This record gives sequence, C-alpha cells and structure tokens, in this order.
Amino acid sequence: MGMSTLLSIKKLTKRYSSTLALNDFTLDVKKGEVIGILGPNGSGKTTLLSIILGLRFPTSGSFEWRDSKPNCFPKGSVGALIEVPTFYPYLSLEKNLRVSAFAKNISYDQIYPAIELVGLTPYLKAKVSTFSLGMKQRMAIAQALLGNPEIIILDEPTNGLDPEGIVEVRNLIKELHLKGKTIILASHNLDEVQRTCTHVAVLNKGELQAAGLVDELLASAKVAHISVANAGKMNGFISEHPDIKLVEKLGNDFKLLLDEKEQKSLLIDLEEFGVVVNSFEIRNMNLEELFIKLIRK
Ligand SMILES: Nc1ncnc2c1ncn2[C@@H]1O[C@H](COP(=O)(O)OP(=O)(O)OP(=O)(O)O)[C@@H](O)[C@H]1O
Repeated sequence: MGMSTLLSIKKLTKRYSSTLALNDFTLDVKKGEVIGILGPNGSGKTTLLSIILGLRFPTSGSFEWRDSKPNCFPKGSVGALIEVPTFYPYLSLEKNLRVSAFAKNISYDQIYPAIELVGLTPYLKAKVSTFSLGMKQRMAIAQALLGNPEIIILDEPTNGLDPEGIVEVRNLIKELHLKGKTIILASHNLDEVQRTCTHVAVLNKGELQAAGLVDELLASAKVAHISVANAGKMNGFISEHPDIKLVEKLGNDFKLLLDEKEQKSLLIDLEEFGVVVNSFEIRNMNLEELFIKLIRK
C-alpha cells in the first residue's frame, strides 16, 4: 500500500443468495480525495460501504484500511453516516452530541470541534426540534466527525433534504475537503458528485464501470450538439455508426457523444451522408452524459 493510500479494496464481491450485489470491485482511496461512489438505486453502493465499515461480510475479496489489518474496520480514524441518525428532538444540540460521544466512548469536550466544523456552534443550546432538515443533517455529520476522524463516509448525504438543505450539506462537504478530510460519499445524484467530488467511481449492477478524477473522466469524450433539417437521415447516420452514442434526441436536435477522432471528421461525414446541418457545437461532457456513455455499453 502506498503512503497516501488510506483504503485499498481488492476484488470485493458480495452475493445475497441469488443477487450479485457487488462483483469483483477494486479501488484505492487516497488521502485528501472526495470520492463519489456513483450508481443508480440497487447498484451496490450501500453494500460496498457496509462492507468497508465492517457491518457486513464480503463473500470474497478484501479491503484494507491503512494501519489496520485486512478486512478490519478501524473505529477511531473513520467516521460514518450510513443510516438515518437517531437524535432526541427535545434535547439541545449539545446534549444530543454528548449522548453520541458517550455511545462512542469519546470525551465530551470533543463535541465542540465537531459542532464548529459543521457550522452549528451558534445553535449549541437550541432544541434539535427547531432545526431545519439541512441543520439536522449537519448535526448528523457532526456525529460522524466526533473524535476527529481522518476519513468520513457518507451514504446519500443529501437524500430527503430540501434545496436549501442540499446546498448546506454540499458546502459542508467542500469545507471538510478543504480542511484535509478524505471523504467517501455514495450518491445516485450526478450533479451532486460533479459539484462536490474530486474523484468518482461509477457503479452499475455491482460492477465498477470507471474510476478516476472527475475532470479527467469528463475530458475523455465530448458532446456534439447538432441541429439538423432532416432528422430521418440523421437517424440513419447514427445507426450506421455504432461507435457514436446518441445521448439525447428532441425533434431535429441531437446530442452525440464522440471521441477525439470522431470530433474532427463528424461535420464532413454528416454532409457526405446527406444530413443537412443547421447548427453544430462541440461541448464538454457533463457527468450525466458520462454516465450514459458508461452504462449504455
Ligand atoms: N440484505 C440484503 N439481502 C438481499 N439482497 C440485498 C440485501 N441488501 C441489498 N440487497 C440487494 O443487493 C443489490 C444492491 O443493493 P444496495 O443497497 O447495495 O444498492 P444501492 O446502490 O445502495 O441502492 P440504493 O441507492 O437503493 O440504496 C440490490 O439488488 C438489493 O436489492
């Protein structure tokens, strides 16, 4: 394991009777990364997080946290928010966090830096029942931050939040990243991953489709936005070019995914084929388009 590697996952497989929830999953997580585990519902994200947290056993394969034995979970250095947290609405934020600290066998004075990190220090004495959803989720993240862990694991951290809460939690994730925390975050929300993560691992049906820097993966293809006069001809062109992937089609407007070689010749190829092009623009791919590229193989 390299110096900066905090977690090394090798060929992890999980089978629940007939369901292969995770298949041969390999990934390294390095210090300072915010890595999004991105996949649709049922793709195996929670299974993966549960295994690396020591909550479920893998069927085969292994994971190894730095300074820990293989397939063992290091309690102190990893904080996690994986289930809906329990709290007492009629107690103050401070008292709730004391309860969590007690449960984790952490000294009470450690709650204050965690509360500070999530920006809730002004609400120390306020009852949690008065909190917005975003504040409750920040409080839950403070629970995960108790004991100042180096790594934080969050399962769908903005699920169920209103738009304001979503912004609060996303900003918090960015701040934690700036403070040097390593974050592993499961999400089915492409926009969320694109906005908050440095790295992404795309999971579909238990299989890793791609992993790496978000920016690098997004640079791996471009999207051509093309408006044509004869959509039927365009459909013919697309079906004769299996390498070109159709992302979206709306009337005479098409979005095609292209590799570098195809970008150069596309306009000429279209004209030769008889497609009448009204407008043509090459743009960068967003994560949604990358996802389509990976999943429609
Ligand atoms: N305890 C279990 N017993 C049987 N099957 C399970 C169990 N937990 C998960 N599965 C199945 O394994 C697959 C992966 O589920 P998992 O919850 O890991 O996916 P997910 O990506 O986290 O989805 P979601 O976003 O819906 O939580 C699904 O097909 C799910 O139905």
